[in-house]
Amino acid sequence: MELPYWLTSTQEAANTDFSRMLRRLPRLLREAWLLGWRASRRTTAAVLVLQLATGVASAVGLISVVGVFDGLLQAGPTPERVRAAVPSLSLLVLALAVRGLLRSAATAAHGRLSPMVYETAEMRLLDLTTRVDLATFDDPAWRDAMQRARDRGTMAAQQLVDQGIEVLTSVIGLTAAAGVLAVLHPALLPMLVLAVLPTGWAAVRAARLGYRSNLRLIAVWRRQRMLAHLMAEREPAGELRAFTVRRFLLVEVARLLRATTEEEIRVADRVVRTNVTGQALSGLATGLAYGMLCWLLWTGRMELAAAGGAAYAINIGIGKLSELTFAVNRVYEQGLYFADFQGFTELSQERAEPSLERRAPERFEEIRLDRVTFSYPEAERPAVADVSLTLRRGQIIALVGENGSGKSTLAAVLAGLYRPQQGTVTWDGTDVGVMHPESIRERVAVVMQEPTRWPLSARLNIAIGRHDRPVSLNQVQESARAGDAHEFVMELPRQYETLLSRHFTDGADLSGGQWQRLAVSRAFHRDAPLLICDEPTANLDARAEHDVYRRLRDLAAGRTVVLITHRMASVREADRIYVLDHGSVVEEGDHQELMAADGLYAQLFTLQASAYQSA
Ligand SMILES: Nc1ncnc2c1ncn2[C@@H]1O[C@H](COP(=O)(O)OP(=O)(O)OP(=O)(O)O)[C@@H](O)[C@H]1O
Repeated sequence: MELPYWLTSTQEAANTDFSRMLRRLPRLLREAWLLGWRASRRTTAAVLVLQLATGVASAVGLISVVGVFDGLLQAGPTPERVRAAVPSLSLLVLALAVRGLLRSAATAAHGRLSPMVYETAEMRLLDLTTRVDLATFDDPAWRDAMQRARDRGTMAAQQLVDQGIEVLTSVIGLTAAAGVLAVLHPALLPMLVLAVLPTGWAAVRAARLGYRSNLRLIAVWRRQRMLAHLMAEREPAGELRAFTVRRFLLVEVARLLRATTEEEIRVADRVVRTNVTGQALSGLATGLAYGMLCWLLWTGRMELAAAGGAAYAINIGIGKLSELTFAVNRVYEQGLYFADFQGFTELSQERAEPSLERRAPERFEEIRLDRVTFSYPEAERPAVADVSLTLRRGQIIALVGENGSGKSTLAAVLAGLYRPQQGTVTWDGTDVGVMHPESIRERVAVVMQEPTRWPLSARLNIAIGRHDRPVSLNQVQESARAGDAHEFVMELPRQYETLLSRHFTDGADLSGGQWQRLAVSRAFHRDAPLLICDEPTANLDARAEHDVYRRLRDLAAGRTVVLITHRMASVREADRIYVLDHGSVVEEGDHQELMAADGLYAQLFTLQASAYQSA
């Protein structure tokens, strides 16, 4: 099935090669165990010791079985043979009992460790995803990596720890079986290996096929989940029906699901074929091992007692080797996914914002942008190009321009959300590049174009603006009044304690304008020296808009306000207006100057004013 380019652009992982993976495994295992260690040292140590002890008890059991055979198949009267077998038999019973106990204890410890590893890995992932700079979120390669790490990587950390233990225990068991065989007849040893190699090969190949297929499908899954989300969520439900796009979306999802199904069927077929080949070859080699044992007996090269022990050791050895190949294969498979997790954590660490000592000043007199250029990843041209502007304390600065002219991007640079690739942003003469980015953002309050609808209570939706400070309900109410939200919040079923999410019982939802008023209240509550409002009134009715601007002007007394709006009437009173076009400032001045200049601003203003007059 043909898929669009953006669904197939995910790069194949460079490292599915088995030998390469084997070389990386020790490091991956170590990293996975480190996660366990970080989660709980005691439990990790307990799991390790108990599993090792279980392996040793199994080995003792195996050796004592050979002793039992040896005793029973000796020449001589039966009672004597039984007597000769008794010590080994007792040891066997003891070993089995101890092994049973150890295994239970190991399972219990393991049961505790596994979720702890998962928890640690998940927390690490979330810590990193919230630590990277905002621009990283616009990089599709990083998002793919994040998706892979989220989908399977965290689980893989847990599984890798589990399978690492399996590898250890089967190695101990195998060493015991191989040791016994080597003592009984060295020629039997290679037979043992031969019997398991094909299954091992098949298992590794199957794992690689699965991983590669996952890699190919990752973008398709992401897209499909996105569409499924659109079809199952409340917010788009109205538009989906209004535009009757149901069928269109269903066809699109069906197309993606078909691509996934076809790929999975294709892989399943190849995996089955691989496994059948592996098992057939292993069966053949096992037959050869037993054939060789018969030949050794037949030609008198081996005693019957030894042959009995050897047959048992071969049986156990093949079992252990199969366990080992299975465990190594699982380690390999999970290693591939865990490598995604590791890769993602490394990538995110590289993209993490610098942790600088110097903090932004509490207040500023002047913020200056000097020839600032910012481009989004993979964009052909900059969203903000060579922009210089100055904001002074107490000023209201307006950014105007047509859609896509770069206003929001410029605001994000001012808010410290994006770092420009060229040019400088200075606060009272100090380059913000040398200050801790979070300390800049602490001094900024932003009303986003699409404010986040936090699934929290109305009170927290406002208080989250300064969640680090304890606040009284009175203070929250004051901010709500400033943002014109108090009245409607008081009409909610539980007033300030009403949960604002329809996804939970008794949760309430708000209108677009009410959400926007909450966002404005949140920004007021933040009480920062720089307030950036990206179309704060787009959803507000005329009275609310008038009130918000009046308050903004009051607020600007000791602060600086950057205002982005398409409502030209609201811009008139700004101290300075910058007009953007294709990312560049094409005009600047106050309203009178810009009207006199008769450029883009005058055009936009006259257009809107005449629309109102003729209405
Ligand atoms: N996250 C992003 N990743 C890539 N390109 C982006 C991103 N956001 C915006 N752009 C591009 O950057 C340019 C400027 O966008 P921006 O949102 O800053 O414009 P704007 O003036 O705020 O527009 P509007 O008036 O529609 O809000 C546009 O060409 C847009 O396509």
